[in-house]
Amino acid sequence: MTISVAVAGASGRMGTLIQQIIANSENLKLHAALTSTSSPEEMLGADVLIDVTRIEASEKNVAFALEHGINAVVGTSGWSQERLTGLEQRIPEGRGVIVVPNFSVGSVLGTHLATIAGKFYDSIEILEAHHDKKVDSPSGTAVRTAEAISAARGSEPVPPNADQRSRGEVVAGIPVHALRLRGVVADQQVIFGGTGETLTIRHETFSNTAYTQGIQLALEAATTATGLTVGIDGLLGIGAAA
Ligand SMILES: NC(=O)C1=CN([C@@H]2O[C@H](COP(=O)(O)OP(=O)(O)OC[C@H]3O[C@@H](n4cnc5c(N)ncnc54)[C@H](OP(=O)(O)O)[C@@H]3O)[C@@H](O)[C@H]2O)C=CC1
Ligand SMILES: O=C(O)C1=N[C@H](C(=O)O)C[C@H](O)C1
Repeated sequence: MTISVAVAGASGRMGTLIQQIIANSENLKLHAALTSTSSPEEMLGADVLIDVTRIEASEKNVAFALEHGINAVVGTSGWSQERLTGLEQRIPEGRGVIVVPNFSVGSVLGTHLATIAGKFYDSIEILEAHHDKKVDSPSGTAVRTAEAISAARGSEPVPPNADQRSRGEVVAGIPVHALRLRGVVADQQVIFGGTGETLTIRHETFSNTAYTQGIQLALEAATTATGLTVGIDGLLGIGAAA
């Protein structure tokens, strides 16, 4: 079966990569390439929408797709837990959306390992670095990682004293520090402090091609997805942390 895909954010870094993946795939074909000046109607008739835009546009694109019977894959960052909860309630019966904070296999594994380690430490911080063209901070991956660590622990670590400056943005009790630098693609370190030791779980992305496998998996799964799925953990066979 050939899956026809509408790409929103087609003129961007991720949109360009996704069109290359579609062109190289035997079971994917491009239905429409949408940019900020496109009408959402261009996605009509697609089997799946994949959205890699900005959060405001992403919310509108996903709503339009669902209204018109199109399942969606979302790579855009900024889908907070509050937005995800709202989205889940709006997905019609029989339709599905897969929101993927990070398509890279190594990043998914890094976050999974961090949820295991988080139960053994009360002192946890995240340091993420991205290219200087990234418009959002902290990264969607860092937010998801902090939320997943606290959920797996069953409690949020005690955040730093609010009187201190330069301690990052606290997400689910975990300070997140963001760097935006030329020369970097994406890099995340989750640092755990214990008695006389630290543990660092680090994932480095050197090329956007790291997202290829996850994008393919998500597009193939989206045609039959129902309800809300967050992340590609299940598609990779990674279960909930023990
Ligand atoms: N999940 C993951 O693994 C990854 C997620 N991302 C996320 O994907 C998103 C895109 O990243 P990237 O490709 O680097 O960004 P770019 O800035 O390179 O591209 C953004 C794209 O979105 C479009 N766009 C911007 N504003 C709007 C709007 N208001 N309405 C419709 N379209 C709009 C742009 O169109 P135009 O050219 O017309 O302005 C462009 O096509 C970001 O949120 C980023 O964090 C990035 C990498 C990996
Ligand atoms: O904008 C990016 O580049 C990335 N965005 C995503 C995020 O915000 O986590 C995924 C990855 O880190 C690259």
